[in-house]
Amino acid sequence: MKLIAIVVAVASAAFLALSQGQVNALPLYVPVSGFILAGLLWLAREISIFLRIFMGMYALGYLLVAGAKTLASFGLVPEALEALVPPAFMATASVSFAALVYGVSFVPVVRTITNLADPYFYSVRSGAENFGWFGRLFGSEGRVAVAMVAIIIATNFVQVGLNIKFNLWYRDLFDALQNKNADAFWYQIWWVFIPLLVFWIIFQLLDFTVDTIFRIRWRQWLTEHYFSRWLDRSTHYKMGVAGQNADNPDQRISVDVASFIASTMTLSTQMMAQLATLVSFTVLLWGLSEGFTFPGTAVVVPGLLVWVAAAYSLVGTVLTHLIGRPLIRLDFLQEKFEANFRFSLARLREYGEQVALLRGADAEKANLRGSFADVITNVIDILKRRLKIEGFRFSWQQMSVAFPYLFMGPYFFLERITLGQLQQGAQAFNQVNASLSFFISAYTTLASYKATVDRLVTFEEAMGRAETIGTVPPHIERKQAPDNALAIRNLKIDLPNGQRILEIDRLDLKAGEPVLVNGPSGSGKSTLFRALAGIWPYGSGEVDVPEGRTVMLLPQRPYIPQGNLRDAISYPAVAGTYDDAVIKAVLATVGLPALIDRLDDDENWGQRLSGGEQQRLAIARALLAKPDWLLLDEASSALDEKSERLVYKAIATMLPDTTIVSIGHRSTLAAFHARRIDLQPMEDGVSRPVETERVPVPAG
Ligand SMILES: Nc1ncnc2c1ncn2[C@@H]1O[C@H](COP(=O)(O)OP(=O)(O)OP(=O)(O)O)[C@@H](O)[C@H]1O
Repeated sequence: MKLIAIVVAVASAAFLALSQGQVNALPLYVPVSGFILAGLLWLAREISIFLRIFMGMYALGYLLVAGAKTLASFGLVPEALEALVPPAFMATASVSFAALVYGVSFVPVVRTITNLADPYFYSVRSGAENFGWFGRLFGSEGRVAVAMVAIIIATNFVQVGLNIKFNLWYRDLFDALQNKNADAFWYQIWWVFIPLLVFWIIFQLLDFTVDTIFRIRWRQWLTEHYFSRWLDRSTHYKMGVAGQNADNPDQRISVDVASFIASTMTLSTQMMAQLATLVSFTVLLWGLSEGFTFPGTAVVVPGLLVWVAAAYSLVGTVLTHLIGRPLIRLDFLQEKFEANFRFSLARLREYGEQVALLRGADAEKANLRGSFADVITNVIDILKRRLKIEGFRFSWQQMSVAFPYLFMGPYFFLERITLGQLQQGAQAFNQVNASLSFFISAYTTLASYKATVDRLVTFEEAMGRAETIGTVPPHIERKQAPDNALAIRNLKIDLPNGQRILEIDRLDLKAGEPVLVNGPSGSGKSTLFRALAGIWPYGSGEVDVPEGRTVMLLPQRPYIPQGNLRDAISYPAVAGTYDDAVIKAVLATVGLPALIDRLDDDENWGQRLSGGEQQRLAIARALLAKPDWLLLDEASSALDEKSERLVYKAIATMLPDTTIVSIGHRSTLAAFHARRIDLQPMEDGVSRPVETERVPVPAG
């Protein structure tokens, strides 16, 4: 940005020095506004990168227009191209647009949006990875993104320029008609309209292609950014435990990201194009209004047509705003209700068997009916509101077609304007009105955009809060210790509401000494394991874990991901980590020989396997992963005693270097552990380890 600011300042000085004294000298306001632009660009060093791209493109626009005008003042622009040089005021208009962008960068809601949008433009991933030679040209993907937005903005500018040329074409075409000049008419068709049309198509296609590629890649990046952040450091788990106010993260990551990107691009580029259209056509319309008197009087009003268009749009905008305001809240609610309904259905699929066994269909139907009723009631509210807005919008827009003719018609009959000017005026009036009423037509988009932005912001905030849980003292500190031991010092475990449930002053678990943790239900055994595994964020004290050693925890209800059986067994290792022969041997060891030939089968294994089979599968994972420490939280509770014994024996034989720590209620488990720790709730409601006993490890 600094460089662009310096270039603009130097160029403006050059324009000033060079063009003065020429016959067609550049108006003084052009270099002066150039200096202002340089100042703005300098100030804008710290604003959002997304907005800086827009400012940069306005700076480029300024340099092109002012540069071309300076060349023209020396007579250096070939005659054929002279018609393409925009008027000098466009250079200054670019400066005012840049000022506007700089100004809006301070508006809170714009800041919120750019905070969501900016990270992609800083992506350091290699551009070549996704964009081939184009990416290699710019280095990082972030820079490719900047270039693509710049191209999109440039194509939009060209389209506005072409629009102006079309407007002039209207005037000349209709004047040729009024004068019954066939040569001029055909010239306008073949040599003006057709070339304009070709350019128009080329730029439309370019805009469409770059815009589409950009949106797809941005969505890929942002989606990945969100689900990585959500999953990293157990943030998704902490958000659930802490009850963070961010319902349906799945919807935020899938639907909201997509619509945020679509609307950000549509609204920002449209706004920019509308602004450029507005300024250019306002100037045109102002020029056309010369000599127009206020209807019914002899009073000349400068720029009368501009004022009429402005008044027309203003009334429309205010009324639309009043009618459409409730849509923002309704759109927000709609997203939420849809997501709740989808989630209920997905959950039902997951727990189909339990619901069928409990004959819960009626209860589920009532539940689904309830959440779907929310969806429908809100849809109806939205439709009612939309009907009002659309009804108004359609009538207002349709009226705007005839309105300029109604207004300008009398001037034509008084022969103050030609037919071409009437046509040009009507077209310019509609362009000005369309730009001014951009807010009117974009109202529904803006409303749902605001809802989307809110949902992403609350999601980011919830993730931010969850990321800090358990990181500020007092918290459970997890230290890496050189000894191969798990040590607990002054550990206090709390619930999210601050209630203390467990206290352990000192506990040392040594390698090679299997430990059984007992205690009544609810005494905090699982929560202790969560703290040992480093995912429980509430409490204080210290947990020392052996440096460079692996700790694996098997919960009572194993998680079985979607996909084939091989992937389910290898989890959390990536598919292909283990040889099929090894997997098959392990399956036989844990008592699942029937699954040996089904490694490629893609089924819903979480529902297909019995509770005991799922636990065996989880133990098979541990046998494959060979952790240094294995924490078994009632991980074999669904097995019969004999199978449980076999499984424990298999662990002891196949993982001789692994230390196991188990939670279990069965007395038979004691035989596989050298030490027992009882967590007992005390009178103050806090559990403490009251009794530890050592027993000789049984052979075999
Ligand atoms: N995320 C949570 N939010 C609030 N309370 C929780 C949460 N997780 C656990 N608790 C509470 O903490 C207490 C201890 O739970 P924990 O699961 O550790 O007990 P446990 O000793 O393993 O029980 P069981 O033997 O029945 O499995 C319980 O009262 C439980 O309701």
